[in-house]
Amino acid sequence: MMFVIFFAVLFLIYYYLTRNFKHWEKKNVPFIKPLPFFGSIYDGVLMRHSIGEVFYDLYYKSTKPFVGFFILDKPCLLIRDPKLIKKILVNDFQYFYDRNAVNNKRDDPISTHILFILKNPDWRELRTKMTPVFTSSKIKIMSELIENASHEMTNYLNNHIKDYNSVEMRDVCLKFTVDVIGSTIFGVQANSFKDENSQFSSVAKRLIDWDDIVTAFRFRCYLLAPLFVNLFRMKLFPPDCVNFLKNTFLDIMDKRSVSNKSRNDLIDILLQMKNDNRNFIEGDILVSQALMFFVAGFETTSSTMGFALYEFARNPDIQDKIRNEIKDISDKYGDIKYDSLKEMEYLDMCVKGITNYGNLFNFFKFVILEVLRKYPVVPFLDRKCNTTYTIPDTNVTIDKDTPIFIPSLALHYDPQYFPNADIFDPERFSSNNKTGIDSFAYLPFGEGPRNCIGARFGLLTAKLGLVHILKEFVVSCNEKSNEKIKFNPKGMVLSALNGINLKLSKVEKAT
Ligand code: HEM
Repeated sequence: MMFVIFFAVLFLIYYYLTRNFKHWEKKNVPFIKPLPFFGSIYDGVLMRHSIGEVFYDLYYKSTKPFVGFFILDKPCLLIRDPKLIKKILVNDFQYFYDRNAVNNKRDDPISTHILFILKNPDWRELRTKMTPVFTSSKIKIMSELIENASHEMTNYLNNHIKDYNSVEMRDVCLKFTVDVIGSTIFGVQANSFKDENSQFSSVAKRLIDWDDIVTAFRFRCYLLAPLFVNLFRMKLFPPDCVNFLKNTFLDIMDKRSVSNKSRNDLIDILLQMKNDNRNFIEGDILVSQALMFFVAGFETTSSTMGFALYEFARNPDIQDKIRNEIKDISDKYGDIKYDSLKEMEYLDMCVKGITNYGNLFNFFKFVILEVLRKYPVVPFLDRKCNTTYTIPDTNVTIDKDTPIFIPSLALHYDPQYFPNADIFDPERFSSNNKTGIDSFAYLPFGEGPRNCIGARFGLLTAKLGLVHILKEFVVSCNEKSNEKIKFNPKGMVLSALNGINLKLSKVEKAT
């Protein structure tokens, strides 16, 4: 009898987990065959591949404009065709305004209000309120604080490195971006370089520690398996880290409002908005945004810097060319600051090739674009189909609530859009060549109304940080440098497994 019950239960579980597996077949949509329980993302569930690489693999299993697949038992759609991607992200955005991540109001109110997770109509209202935080004039004001953090970093590299043959640069970049975010968002000196046990640094590391199986599991569940989030009443971030950031932020906000001292950071901007009574947000929603800027800002930017340094080490000619460009700009205009970076981009856009100086600087811009092509730190985009949608020029309908994924990493390596994609070649983005690039096959910051709100701030931070490193140091490979970067299989974003270890030498010694 027990035997029969056991098999009956097993059959019911099997039936439940496979009940949707005919979904795409019924709709006549090509699909990747699923396995019970795992769906089509076997390597992702077992954490053998990062999620970005899982979508990369799925992309190359098809040649069609879109392909069905399954996350556990849930039917999802992977979009391969840039024209359709444009429709989803931009033209038909009204059908796809939300992401898939769980909105867990009951157990996790702070992460629910994070712009990244928030659902419409709350998302649209908050996005409108937060957009003024990142205007050019506000970023320019904050650039002074980024400059200060850059000096802390070079001071650390000059005076506190014991062995220049082996420096873990991802960690250095992480300290730098934590200092930047601490200073520009929270209005505090995070002191990551001065104090090895700085509380900000350790909180940052714990918030997104991809080596930690619990963190990896939590993030996967929030994005891929809402059932577990509700079942286990999960929170996205460790509560003690959230409390630390919340208390710090509110405390500084209170002190600042009575002292009237300004620091040109986010708190000043928010207080100004409050005084003007314009578009103001309060309470937990406010704290959520500070938390979001912290989380979204430090990891993405520091990883981009780390990947850039790795490519500079592997491509010494490119590194020399950038250093010459930096020297030319410094000789002509003094220290490189926001204005020189901004001015050059502006010159490039308005008057192509007006001076050698502009051309030279533009090279660095192409380099960063190429770094983001090879290493889109956020390696996929996701949206949810909010209302039944018919795919243009087909009779395929996507049901409401179907998760949609856009595999940026895979698109960035597709030879039809980027020939010789494994080669680091900034010239792809030069004025002569960039017209050939399909902008919906290149998505490091996403696209459309829900694109990255901090893109310019992140880019400025990464560029200033890299300029300061390259001005003083030559980076090169050492025996620990891998031929190719391996990504942490537990990561939700692209993160170099075991960091980025490089050799550093002082510029004057090398020339
Ligand atoms: C190099 C650095 C960065 C990269 C590569 C990056 C990339 C991305 C990508 C791909 C998205 C998804 C866009 C989409 O779905 O269309 C995103 C969203 C977002 N990013 Fe960034 N990001 C970076 C830096 C930052 C910084 C510095 C901040 C804030 C200080 C930030 C805040 C956000 C927020 C709030 C969203 C969600 C926007 C929304 O849903 O309305 N990011 N980012």
